[in-house]
Amino acid sequence: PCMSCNRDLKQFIVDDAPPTVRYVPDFISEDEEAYLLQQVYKSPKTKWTQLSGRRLQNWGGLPHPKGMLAEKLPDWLQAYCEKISSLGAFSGKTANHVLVNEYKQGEGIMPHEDGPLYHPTVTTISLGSHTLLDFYAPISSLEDGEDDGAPQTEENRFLLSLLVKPRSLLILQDEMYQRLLHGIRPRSQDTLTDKVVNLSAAGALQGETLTRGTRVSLTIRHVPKVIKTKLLLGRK
Ligand SMILES: O=C(O)CCC(=O)C(=O)O
Ligand SMILES: [Fe+2]
Repeated sequence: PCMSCNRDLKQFIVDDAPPTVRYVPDFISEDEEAYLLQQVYKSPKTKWTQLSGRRLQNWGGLPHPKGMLAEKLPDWLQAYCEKISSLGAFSGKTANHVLVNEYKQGEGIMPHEDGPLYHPTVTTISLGSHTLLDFYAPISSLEDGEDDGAPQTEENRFLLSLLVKPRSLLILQDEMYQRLLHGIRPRSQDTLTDKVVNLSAAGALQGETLTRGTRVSLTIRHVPKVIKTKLLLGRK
């Protein structure tokens, strides 16, 4: 059963984070999780791109400043794009792009911004394992005079973490999407500190240590600027 359907997304707002984080626990069932993992792993080997510290499947086309040459999503991803979009996450538009990331235990992703090619909302379904998603202030976000001359290390730009459990849906918008950077530290275990701002929503306790397994995430977004194949090729 879908916990969030027919419910207002407002109740899922994480109050202790900058605007705007929504965390929906058990957005999908264990059966749906197993089904999605099965679909991810039965995709052709050639769909995977190996990166340092993770591997990746790109679905829907490659976002580009001039527009994305849209590719039809497979039905199993289209269904979840529609389900999430129907909650209003993309202001009435339907998500058309999905990144599948696979992190083995101990792997992660460097702090980064997702950039301007997407509608400023990122939604993530997590499968298989929890992780901690870490957020960082942008480099030199200090106001004039606030800079004490100390070098801006990753450590002192770190602001907070979100605990994302398997089967959860995370929706990031506004400052959390537009201004802050996000990343995942390459760790095998996470000890939950007071910097994890959604502990109660995620059903966890401060001081707990969680061991990571292999996590597969579906990063579901809307790319507004799309090129239609036939126009690009100049066909009639
Ligand atoms: O795995 C995640 O939840 C984050 C993935 C991510 O940040 C990205 O692909 O841009
Ligand atoms: Fe990202």
